[in-house]
Amino acid sequence: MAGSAVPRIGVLALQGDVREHLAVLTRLGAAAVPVRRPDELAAVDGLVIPGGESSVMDKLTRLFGMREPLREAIAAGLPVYGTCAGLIMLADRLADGISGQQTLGGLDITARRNAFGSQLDSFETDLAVPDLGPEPVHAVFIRAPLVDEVGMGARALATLADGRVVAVAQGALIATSFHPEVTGDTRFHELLLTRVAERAGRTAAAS
Ligand SMILES: NC(=O)CC[C@H](N)C(=O)O
Repeated sequence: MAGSAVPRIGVLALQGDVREHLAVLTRLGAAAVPVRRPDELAAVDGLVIPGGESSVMDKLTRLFGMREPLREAIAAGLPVYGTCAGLIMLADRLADGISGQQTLGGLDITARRNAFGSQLDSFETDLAVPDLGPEPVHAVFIRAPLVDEVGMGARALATLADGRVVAVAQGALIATSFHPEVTGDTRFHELLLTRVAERAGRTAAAS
């Protein structure tokens, strides 16, 4: 955050619902900017990877020379929040990616794309998310992935009534199968800003 009180938060803007995230982050008082290039990534204190189509996002991150900078930023502890396709991009393992599809990794989870099938493409439900307080989160799922397996490094933040995991966290990384940016509930984005503030505090203390 380089001495400034206003965190600069990027939204990976290669593909997907970028504008909605920029709007939520701006509402929360962050300087919200689209990120397409390595120099833009280097200038942010936190990042959102939006929903969209993960196989296309994967191809574009490689085409735009963003794959390695993103992997390095994640490894260096950049706070990142991934929604839907963004969750898939942050997963260390993919259960059923299309041929050649890669992820950035960072979360010790196995993600399964389009896990609800064509019968149940999109649905909404209220979810308990204890980390965000007693009020449930109204979760909108759109051709959503599931977290098939949560490894030792990651932690489930929310599950469906049947126990399937739909939100996870690990260090400075947060990911949800669903789309809080379309409901007006800003608590997951606030959690990202908390991770950013925590990291800024640690950096200041170390210098
Ligand atoms: N809303 C979304 O981000 C859908 C994700 C998409 N089904 C994928 O596999 O990447």
